[in-house]
Amino acid sequence: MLGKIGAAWDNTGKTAQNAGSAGMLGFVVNPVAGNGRGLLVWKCLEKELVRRRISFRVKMTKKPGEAKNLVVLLLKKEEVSKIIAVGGDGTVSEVINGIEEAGKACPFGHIPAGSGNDFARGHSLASDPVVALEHILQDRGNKRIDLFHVNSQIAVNAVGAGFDGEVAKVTNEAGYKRWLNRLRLGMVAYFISVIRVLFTYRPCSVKLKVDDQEIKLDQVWLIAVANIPNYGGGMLICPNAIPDDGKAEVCVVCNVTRWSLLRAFPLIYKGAHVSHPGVQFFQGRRIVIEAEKELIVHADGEVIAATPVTIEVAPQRQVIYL
Ligand SMILES: Nc1ncnc2c1ncn2[C@@H]1O[C@H](COP(=O)(O)OP(=O)(O)OP(=O)(O)O)[C@@H](O)[C@H]1O
Repeated sequence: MLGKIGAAWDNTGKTAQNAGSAGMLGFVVNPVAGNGRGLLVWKCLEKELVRRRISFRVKMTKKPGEAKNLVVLLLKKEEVSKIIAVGGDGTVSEVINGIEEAGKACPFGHIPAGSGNDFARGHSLASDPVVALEHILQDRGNKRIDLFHVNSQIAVNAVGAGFDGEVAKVTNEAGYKRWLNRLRLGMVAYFISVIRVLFTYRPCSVKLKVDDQEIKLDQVWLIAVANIPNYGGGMLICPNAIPDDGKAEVCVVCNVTRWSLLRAFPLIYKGAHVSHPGVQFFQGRRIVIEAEKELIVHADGEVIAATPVTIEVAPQRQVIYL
């Protein structure tokens, strides 16, 4: 029976007694996020929830891509009133895709436990798990954020095509990602991939449509479409991106030599690339990217497609706790 006294369990079948007066919280935990930090953070949260007799349901992911289906289960089969993702940006993205898939509006909370945590940085969420939980419980601040529809899925933070998609692919396939993450050096893994791709990537011509504007671009390295400034675990690719303005911020890097791109790369960590002559920005609600060759496209760091691709802003689509 749910309500005041409820039994909480994870998908390994364990149960724990809890009680609480607020609505039922539904947690989706990625135990391997942040190289095991996900599980440690959850243990700490679980203790706090039990101590305060708060009703909850929890589902642990056992494999990549599972979070989405677990959210659908929580929303369709349980009486959860808030969905909370414990993990990194991959988990945030999968969980919000799950809320969309379930077709039931539900406010979203996030307790950061990943390696990059761009979503948490972009929305200035508390990094301490218990403080972040407290903010969600108190419901004292929330906002509606835009989401991006890209093909049949949702992107929460950003979509990237070209150099960027290639870097996402190389990083996700790389053996060094795992052991560098273990040393809490996820950014180094990303940087190694950037250097590797930098020496092999061939820029090409792109036709970019931003709402009614059609822009022809030559020698394009990358196109990043962002909802928040934070990107790739520490970069500020679109420093002026605002997550609730109904618009996507587009950053294009083109007409630069390999050498000049390499020299300019560190600027992106402070958002100082904005005045570089090879960088342009656009803003719009519907972005279409067509290229002379197929460019790899990532959504929130996961490779999802190749060009041509259309990104449409769903304005203020999701309520998030701050
Ligand atoms: N039990 C599991 N075993 C292996 N992979 C998993 C498991 N559960 C989830 N995953 C996958 O782990 C990947 C990484 O998760 P997540 O993004 O949350 O953490 P992170 O990569 O450490 O953090 P960030 O994205 O913020 O850098 C996701 O693609 C997710 O699908």
